[in-house]
Amino acid sequence: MHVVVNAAMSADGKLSSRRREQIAISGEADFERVDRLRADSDAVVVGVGTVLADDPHLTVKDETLRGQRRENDRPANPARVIVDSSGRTPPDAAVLDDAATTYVCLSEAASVERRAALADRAELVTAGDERVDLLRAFATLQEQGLEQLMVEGGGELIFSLFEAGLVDELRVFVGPKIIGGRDAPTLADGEGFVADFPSLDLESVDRLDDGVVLTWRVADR
Ligand SMILES: NC(=O)C1=CN([C@@H]2O[C@H](COP(=O)(O)OP(=O)(O)OC[C@H]3O[C@@H](n4cnc5c(N)ncnc54)[C@H](O)[C@@H]3O)[C@@H](O)[C@H]2O)C=CC1
Ligand SMILES: Nc1nc(O)c(N)c(N[C@@H]2O[C@H](COP(=O)(O)O)[C@@H](O)[C@H]2O)n1
Repeated sequence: MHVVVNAAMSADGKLSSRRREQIAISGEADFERVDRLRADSDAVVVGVGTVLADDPHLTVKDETLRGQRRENDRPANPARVIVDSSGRTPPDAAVLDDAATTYVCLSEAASVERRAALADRAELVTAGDERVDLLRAFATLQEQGLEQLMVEGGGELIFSLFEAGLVDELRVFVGPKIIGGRDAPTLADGEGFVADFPSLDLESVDRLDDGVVLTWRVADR
């Protein structure tokens, strides 16, 4: 399995404002880059915080890219994966429509009622007691044939994936905005590291729109 984390952050490292509203940090060229990355992936992964904040669709927007996937005997869109301990994903969320297969990764803490509300719209994967055990959940996704994973956020999930040692590559668009705010989500939130900080090897720096795309490989820990 290969896991790429991709996100757009402001020049001061924020993914969105303190109101957790989605902000256009990147421009058209970056959305096209993200669309190509989605098209190259078997699945696009987000945390439930992102679903609740943005109601994203997580599909490939360019018809030509969807057509190329079909020509290669792949579904038009990659699968979608939501990491959602207690099953808070709203049943009418855009990510649960029939444009692609959606997996919801739950923990044992998800109630029977929440599972029933999601079961006819998504494949349910259970791993972990209170929170989703990401190592186990990703192993199950791999058993389903999902090898190339693209993680789009948010900051809580991205931190946990680094903590679990599951990230192979980090691609960040750094955009020309200051968002500020101590409570605004950053690229990696969660508890934060105090030692054994994951190290990154810089692979490329590319100017795009009025920002820059940084591509890093995660060094072995
Ligand atoms: N600029 C960008 O590229 C992006 C920005 N965003 C922004 O990020 C914000 C949402 O991010 P967050 O609130 O951090 O939520 P998140 O999307 O990272 O989801 C976190 C939630 O996932 C669940 N979860 C279950 N097991 C977990 C585990 N082992 N580790 C971590 N989480 C686990 C928990 O319910 C947790 O609250 C929104 O404001 C959204 O707009 C989100 C994606 C991309
Ligand atoms: N690449 C990028 N640039 C930004 O400026 C953004 N705010 C985001 N956000 C991500 O895009 C998702 C929306 O996906 P759909 O268009 O609904 O398919 C959103 O949830 C964030 O993951 N990305």
